[in-house]
Amino acid sequence: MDPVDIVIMNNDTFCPKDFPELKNDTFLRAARGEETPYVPVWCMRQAGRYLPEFRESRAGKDFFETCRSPDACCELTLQPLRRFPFDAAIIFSDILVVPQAMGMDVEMVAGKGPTFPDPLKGPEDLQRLRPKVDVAAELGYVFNAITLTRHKLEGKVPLIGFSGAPWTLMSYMIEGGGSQTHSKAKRWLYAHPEASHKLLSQLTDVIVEYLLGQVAAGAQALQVFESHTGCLGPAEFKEFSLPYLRDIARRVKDRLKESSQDNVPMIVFAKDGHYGLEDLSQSHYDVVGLDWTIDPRSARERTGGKISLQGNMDPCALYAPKERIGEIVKKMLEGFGLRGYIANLGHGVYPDMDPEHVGAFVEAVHTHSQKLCK
Ligand SMILES: Cc1c2[nH]c(c1CCC(=O)O)Cc1[nH]c(c(CCC(=O)O)c1C)Cc1[nH]c(c(CCC(=O)O)c1C)Cc1[nH]c(c(C)c1CCC(=O)O)C2
Repeated sequence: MDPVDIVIMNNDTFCPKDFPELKNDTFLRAARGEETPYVPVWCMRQAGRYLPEFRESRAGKDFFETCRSPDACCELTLQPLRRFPFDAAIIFSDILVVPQAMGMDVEMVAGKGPTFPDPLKGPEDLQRLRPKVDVAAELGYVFNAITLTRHKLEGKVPLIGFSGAPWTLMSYMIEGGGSQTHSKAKRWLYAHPEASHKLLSQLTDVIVEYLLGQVAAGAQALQVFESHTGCLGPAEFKEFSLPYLRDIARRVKDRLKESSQDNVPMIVFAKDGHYGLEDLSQSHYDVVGLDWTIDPRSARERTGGKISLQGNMDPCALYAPKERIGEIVKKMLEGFGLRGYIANLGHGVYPDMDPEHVGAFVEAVHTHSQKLCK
């Protein structure tokens, strides 16, 4: 038996079987390019500090401690769904749990964001990483959170699992936190290309196991976040990001097939990677997530109408009056068309946004698309 199963089977709440029947499959249908009665919608960072109940639950608690508590992750995942009729839930966690599983320390510093006290400085530091990661042992807490949340969702909407992509995680591991230029991490690409590929491959191996573990635990779709695409040029993207993104999707899909598990839709979100849109649309993902710098019509043209698209309202449009949000949404729906489309923001909700405006966004997507679908 797989170690994941053993961890999970010891506790009924964490048994990834007998999940409640799914009542709203609009998001999954759109991801597969099937017809839907309306356009499904969810928001990146829908569980976040813009919600007073989120701030209350998180108050005084360490961020990664919270990530390690399945009960807390489940509660935070469900909070936005109690307020708004989102068509999908995304498990509360963070992309930086993967570097932690590989042996690195990461802290969430208030006012500063994620911080690695001892980032990778040069290729010799790769020795500090665990050569073989026992994903079930290191990240079983995420799998437990997913299983628990799948039960507690009561089949209301599908649950999305996620991971950071190799380049984005590599850049955090080297920069040690957020960065304007990413020059420490980019230095590796130009000065240490071999070591860069070694690290990217190591990350890819862990990410594949991690995503498969999430599906085994109950995730019904997967999103891969390549949040730091924007600091790469097209050539570096083709060498250091795209091959690993493709490898992840191909390996996850092959392994699900081999083990006769259900295929799950996979979404790739390469923020600011407009130059790579054609390539991304042919990289084994079912859905390409878009930031707001891409025009919906041109995104459809450039992806040949073959895959589903997700996005891409500027999160800052949520600062507009509600009626204006409705107009922006209507334009966005007309631009993308209604088939093979999942409405979302072009990046996460910011902490100072008004929950009522998030509600207005969700309602506008549902109302306008319902009218247009008739
Ligand atoms: C780059 C990245 C990270 N984390 C993530 C990304 C990729 C997406 C993106 O491009 O934003 C992914 C992520 N982080 C979080 C989720 C949960 C699910 C959801 O979207 O609702 C997801 C999908 C929770 C979180 N992760 C974090 C928060 C806010 C901090 C808190 O809850 O205390 C949440 C809700 C912390 C975090 N974690 C990270 C950052 C940059 C921050 C913000 C730091 C800050 O603003 O102070 C790393």
